[in-house]
Amino acid sequence: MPDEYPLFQPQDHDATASAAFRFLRHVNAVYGLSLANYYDLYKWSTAHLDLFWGNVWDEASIIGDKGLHVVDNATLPSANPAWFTDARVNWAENMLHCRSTIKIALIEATEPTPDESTPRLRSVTYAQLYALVADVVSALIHHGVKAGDRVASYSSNCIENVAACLAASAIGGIWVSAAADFGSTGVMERLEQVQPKIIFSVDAVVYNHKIHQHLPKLRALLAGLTNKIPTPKVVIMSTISQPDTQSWESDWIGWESFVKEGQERKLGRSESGEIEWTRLPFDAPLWILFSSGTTGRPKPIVHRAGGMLLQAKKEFAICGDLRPDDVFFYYTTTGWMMWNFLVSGLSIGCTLILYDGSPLRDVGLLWKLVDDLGITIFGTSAKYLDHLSKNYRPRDHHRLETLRHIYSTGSPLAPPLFDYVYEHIKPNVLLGSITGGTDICSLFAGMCTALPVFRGEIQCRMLGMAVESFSPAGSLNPPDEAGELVCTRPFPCMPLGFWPLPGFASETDVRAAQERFYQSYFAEFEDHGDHIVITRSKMGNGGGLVMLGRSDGVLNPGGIRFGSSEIYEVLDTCFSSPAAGHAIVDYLAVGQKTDGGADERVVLFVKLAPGQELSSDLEAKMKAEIRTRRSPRHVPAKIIQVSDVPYTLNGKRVEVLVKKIINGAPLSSVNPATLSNPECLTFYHDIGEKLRAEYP
Ligand SMILES: CC(=O)CC(=O)O
Repeated sequence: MPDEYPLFQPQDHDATASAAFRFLRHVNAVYGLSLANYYDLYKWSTAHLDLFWGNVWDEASIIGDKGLHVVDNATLPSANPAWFTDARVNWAENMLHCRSTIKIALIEATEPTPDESTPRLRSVTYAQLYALVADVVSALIHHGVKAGDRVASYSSNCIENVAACLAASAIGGIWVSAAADFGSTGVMERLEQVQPKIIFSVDAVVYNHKIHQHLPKLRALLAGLTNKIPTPKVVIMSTISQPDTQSWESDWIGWESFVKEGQERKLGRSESGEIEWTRLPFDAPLWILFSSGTTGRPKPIVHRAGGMLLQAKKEFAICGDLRPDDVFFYYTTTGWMMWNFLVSGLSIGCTLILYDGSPLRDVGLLWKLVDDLGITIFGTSAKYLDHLSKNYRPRDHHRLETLRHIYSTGSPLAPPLFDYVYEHIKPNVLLGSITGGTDICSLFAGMCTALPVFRGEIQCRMLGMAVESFSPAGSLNPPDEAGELVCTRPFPCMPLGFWPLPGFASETDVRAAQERFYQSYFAEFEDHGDHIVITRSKMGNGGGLVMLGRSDGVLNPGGIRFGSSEIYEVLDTCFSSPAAGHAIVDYLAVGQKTDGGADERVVLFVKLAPGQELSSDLEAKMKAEIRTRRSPRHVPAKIIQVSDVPYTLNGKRVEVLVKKIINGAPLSSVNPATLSNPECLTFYHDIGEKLRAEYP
């Protein structure tokens, strides 16, 4: 269990001056209450959904028409109700409310090419971004894009991509993004489902200090879409070098010309040049994100504009206390929801850092950016921090004076990494381990400037998110007991459904999407698929949250259920640290069915440092540490050396898929386009046959 003493706590003054406490005082004043701490506010927020979300709208200064309705507070827990039914809002209008000619909105930093020694930087002020978006709005309209049309991107994390997203939303278009590092087959599986009218693509990217030409991938994508969907318009963005238009198809158009077309036509703007925002209902679709779908076609999850806006404002302005003078960085590609999360930071008026390239080829690069650009909020993944912890101590090389918060997500942040951050990055920083998912494109639990940080724990459940731990039988668990993450009350950014929505395709296709959606989220209780513990409430936090892994990856030998992270944590502490000689580089634990499926045994796969062999001595040491630090039940029945551990394109370890494969699922059930290293699965398939032969 996590330690009792906080690794970080806000000074008394900071806690009560925090945005969460300001909101609490507002609620007390308006409703004559005496809520005293975060937990009181949290309970109120999940009990009075209508009052809470209505006040978030007001306090976060949402631009738009709120109307009178918020939600029917008595709605059954399992429902996905309508919110703000008479509101009218435009997401992009709220992102571009700052019009400063001085304040920098975006700084793009690209990993150095072989000819460069430092990242290449470009920036735009809020006023310049507004002007660019206005031109792109006009160009989109000129090319026939209208509200409800899908606008796709196959791009790097560049300024143009943000502008295209904002412009699409300004006219009610629906943004669909795939990262440039995705293979064309995976992108085709996404885009054929949503049929975009236009695709923005880069022509090259830099990764690992090399320039990678992107047009061959774009061509393969377009060839794959031919005859499946109406041909989309293609706009090429050249961010690395001058465009080589000679090599383009004749109907492709360059970004510069596209913007110029918009500038000349001035469509979708008033006489004075203001963008004529298309304010739509709260539930109007904003973007479509895809589940990683390792075994089938990725699921196109549709998010509502109003919900995304309100949720981001709550997370940033109230819980995270982000301010306009923050310089906000998140290491993400454009294909991960953390890109959408980052871009929503414009609603606060922050400066956003868009980094594109490898985060680790030069381990100091991102930390140098913190000093050079004055980054205050540094977001990354647990996987990055894990790699970094084995190679680098940022505090020894960089001042990091501006840094206020570090966020981590993607997989559980193991307790030793909390120690690493506080010892080797910065002692007085708010380490916000955050969790949510693509299906809500936001957070269930995460950061709060009014609360302390406890080792191994996510600080709190976010306001308005009625997150509980449930037993497999469906009853509420007491604190400190592991169970399923269930959100028992609705919230305004629950997904609208899977694409196609009603009105966008035949009734049969819409019904099929609705059925797939229902089966994915509502058939049982609203179980999010995460195995968690909510700890006892400490210092008014209402309990921190510990992520134990995916629920379908939960290990269950002899009826004792535990998350794979309990084994990983021992490996991290004892075998992956510099002191342990970095013996273990990566790992993956799954359950193999035994006794005809009645029981299971734990199989642990380990990737060792180059040139190392799994000796019986190392195996015995691992088992001994796991037994001592956990329990005899946790000790793997088998430890097997592997050359690679499979990951999704967004860097998530795919335990569930490996579990299925070693239990007999055929390799043909895997969708290789969703993985970054599908080739390694053959090994798991072959070893699975041997394991099953031992235990038929
Ligand atoms: C916030 C998140 O939960 C992000 C992710 O892990 O995909």
